[in-house]
Amino acid sequence: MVTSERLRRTMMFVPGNNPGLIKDAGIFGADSIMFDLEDAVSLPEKDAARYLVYEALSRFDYGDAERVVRINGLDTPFYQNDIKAMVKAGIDVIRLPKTESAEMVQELENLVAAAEQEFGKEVGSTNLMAAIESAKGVVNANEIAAASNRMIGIALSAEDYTTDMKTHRYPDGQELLYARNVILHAARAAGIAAFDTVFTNLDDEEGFIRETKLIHQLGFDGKSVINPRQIPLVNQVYQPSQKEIANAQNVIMAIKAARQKGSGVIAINGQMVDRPVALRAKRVMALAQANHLVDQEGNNIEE
Ligand SMILES: CC(C)(COP(=O)(O)OP(=O)(O)OC[C@H]1O[C@@H](n2cnc3c(N)ncnc32)[C@H](O)[C@@H]1OP(=O)(O)O)[C@@H](O)C(=O)NCCC(=O)NCCSC(=O)C[C@@](O)(CC(=O)O)C(=O)O
Ligand SMILES: [Mg+2]
Repeated sequence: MVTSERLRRTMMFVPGNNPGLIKDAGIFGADSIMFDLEDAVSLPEKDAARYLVYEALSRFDYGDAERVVRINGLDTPFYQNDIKAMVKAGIDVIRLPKTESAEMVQELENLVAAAEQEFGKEVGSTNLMAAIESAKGVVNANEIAAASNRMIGIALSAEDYTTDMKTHRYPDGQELLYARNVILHAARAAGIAAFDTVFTNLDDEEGFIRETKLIHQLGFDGKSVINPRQIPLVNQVYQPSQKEIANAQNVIMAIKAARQKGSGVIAINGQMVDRPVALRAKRVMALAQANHLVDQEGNNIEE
């Protein structure tokens, strides 16, 4: 096995009130499927959507995809029922929208733990993540990221964030540069993942690829997407080149050889390989494996 780290290049929003989209959501190859009970669902449909997602989680097999649900915010009358139903259904990750403080994450954690106990689930088995959608959330990103050891990541939500900042989204993304960097640093400092926001113009493929290249360069683990068409585009940007794969294979082979000799110091062509180089090599191999370029052992797969 190349790595045990879960890749989260794409987290696809699936409106929780749409049975057709929910049923087939597993066939498009998203790393994570995010059932939405929040803003994609109108107020009168909240209870029906919760029931629909609960039933889907209990009936359908989404394969290797991680199953995430975006619950309603802590300022709504819906979140407590959302948490109970989703924990009961055995969801993998609960995403809290509009997160502004560590206390909000802790309130979520307490409710999740109570639901796990109530429904006979192992306490601690449900992971959490937080979406940051306001200036206050960005200012408190460090404490949010570190608020619970159930946290797997934090995400930028640019539609709400730009509204809060009294601006809107521009093609060059300058208005998001500060928030993206703050969120990335908070996530990395806490040892969790960082996810970029949605790109809402489905017909602007060029703009989507440009934005994905930018967030890949910055260091994001992946991106929230709203449509299956966006999944292969993200995977393509995150796909390592043949040269990167060959370098990573050399590093991993050198590590193996050094271990067999009982040596802790590794060099390739006279160049020392240190821990960051080894970690980067492992990530390159994980991405190559996800793109079906290498097998589980890290060997090239012939076309
Ligand atoms: C936009 C559109 C209506 C277009 O539909 P269309 O049907 O025209 O698209 P087509 O390309 O023709 O679909 C081809 C085939 O894929 C199927 N298919 C399409 N979409 C699918 C999908 N999502 N899941 C599974 N299946 C899908 C479809 O059924 C068809 O299947 P088939 O007929 O069998 O061929 C549709 O995509 C859609 O509803 N998207 C989700 C929108 C949503 O959730 N918004 C809320 C989250 S953002 C937010 O809240 C802001 C935020 O909070 C975000 C942050 O936090 O970052 C912030 O503040 O920024
Ligand atoms: Mg939002």
